[in-house]
Amino acid sequence: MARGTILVTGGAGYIGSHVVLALGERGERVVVLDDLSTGRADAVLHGELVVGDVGDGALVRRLLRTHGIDTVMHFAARTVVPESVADPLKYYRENTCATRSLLEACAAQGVRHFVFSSTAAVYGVPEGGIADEDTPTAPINPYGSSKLMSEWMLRDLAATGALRHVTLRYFNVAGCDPAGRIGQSTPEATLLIKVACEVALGRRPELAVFGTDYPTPDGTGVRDYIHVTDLADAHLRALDHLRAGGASLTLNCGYGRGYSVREVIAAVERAHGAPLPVREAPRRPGDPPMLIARAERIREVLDWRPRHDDLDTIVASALAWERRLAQGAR
Ligand SMILES: NC(=O)c1ccc[n+]([C@@H]2O[C@H](COP(=O)([O-])OP(=O)(O)OC[C@H]3O[C@@H](n4cnc5c(N)ncnc54)[C@H](O)[C@@H]3O)[C@@H](O)[C@H]2O)c1
Ligand SMILES: O=c1ccn([C@@H]2O[C@H](COP(=O)(O)OP(=O)(O)O[C@H]3O[C@H](CO)[C@@H](O)[C@H](O)[C@H]3O)[C@@H](O)[C@H]2O)c(=O)[nH]1
Repeated sequence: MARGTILVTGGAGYIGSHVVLALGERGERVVVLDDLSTGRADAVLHGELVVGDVGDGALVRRLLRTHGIDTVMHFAARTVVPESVADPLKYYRENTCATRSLLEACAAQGVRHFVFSSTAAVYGVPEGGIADEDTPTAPINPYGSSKLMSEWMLRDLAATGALRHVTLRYFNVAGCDPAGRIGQSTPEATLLIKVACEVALGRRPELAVFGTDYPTPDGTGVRDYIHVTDLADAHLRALDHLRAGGASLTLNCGYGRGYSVREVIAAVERAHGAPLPVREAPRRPGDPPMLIARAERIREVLDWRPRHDDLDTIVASALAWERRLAQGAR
């Protein structure tokens, strides 16, 4: 069967740009729709970039029609948990309402396949800090709620037979293209590994450890960090699954192992070769203590085989990219 063109929303952002690169390496036809609010045009190394809002229904319908798009990969979103606590309606507008508008356009134009960037934040505080795909969803911050509502809309639309979807619930994504072509360039980043690398290179004065009294082995927050290149591969496999006529799926994307904030700091110090200036700070609003994937299902169903499952590898690639940024790369 002929491969249709893929619309990648948010393809100029951190994760989206890595997936666009992987699609390009496979010779897929790609159109990126991104408003460049946190993404960068020069991170799009393949396909055509259209600058615009994913919530603009008329624009999306026109793109779907004129490019003959049969698959949408939807990354565009606001992604910062504490910001969602401070400004929840922004998250319901930019994540939930924009996704509703996108889905409406997809249904109207006959898009058949949809790959959705969801999040471990839909689980809230799962028992024991570990979640499989059947763990009840109970988000504890508006970011997680905004994404869960999007999941529900997608599920319900798929139930009408309009399209099939793979919903990928990412745990904590980190690291950069091992070949150093693109990386994480988010301005005013808040993600731990990115911030720690900026501190290592002197771009920030210190690293705040948000919470040292959690019920975790060393008192700091524990997360399951997954390399962005392995995550990009999961997207290609999701696409192949849908093209082969596979059923709609919801899958965790993680390695099934947790690292504390202190363990991440130690890994950055190993890669950097010097201690980081660290300050203990209060808990950050909206943060769960521990979030680790049970991630067997994606291996079984998509035959996903991660190749970068190692915290030191992840951190080394993030630090290498940060050095390039410091030298003026994108
Ligand atoms: N980074 C993580 O650890 C993580 C974990 C779980 C889920 N996710 C999800 O993955 C997706 C990508 O996240 P990221 O880390 O690459 O973030 P990012 O901010 O780097 O990428 C988001 C991209 O979407 C664009 N965008 C935002 N709003 C838009 C709009 N209304 N119209 C068009 N473009 C818009 C931005 O300019 C940016 O390029 C998001 O949906 C996020 O919720 C990320
Ligand atoms: O400067 C910092 C930044 C983070 N942390 C801690 O590090 C851990 C990880 O935080 P962060 O890297 O900000 O990621 P999360 O808040 O876990 O959220 C990310 O991971 C979620 C999936 O688990 C995604 O959905 C979100 O988009 C993404 O922001 C948490 O315990 C934070 O409190 C610090 O101590 N200091």
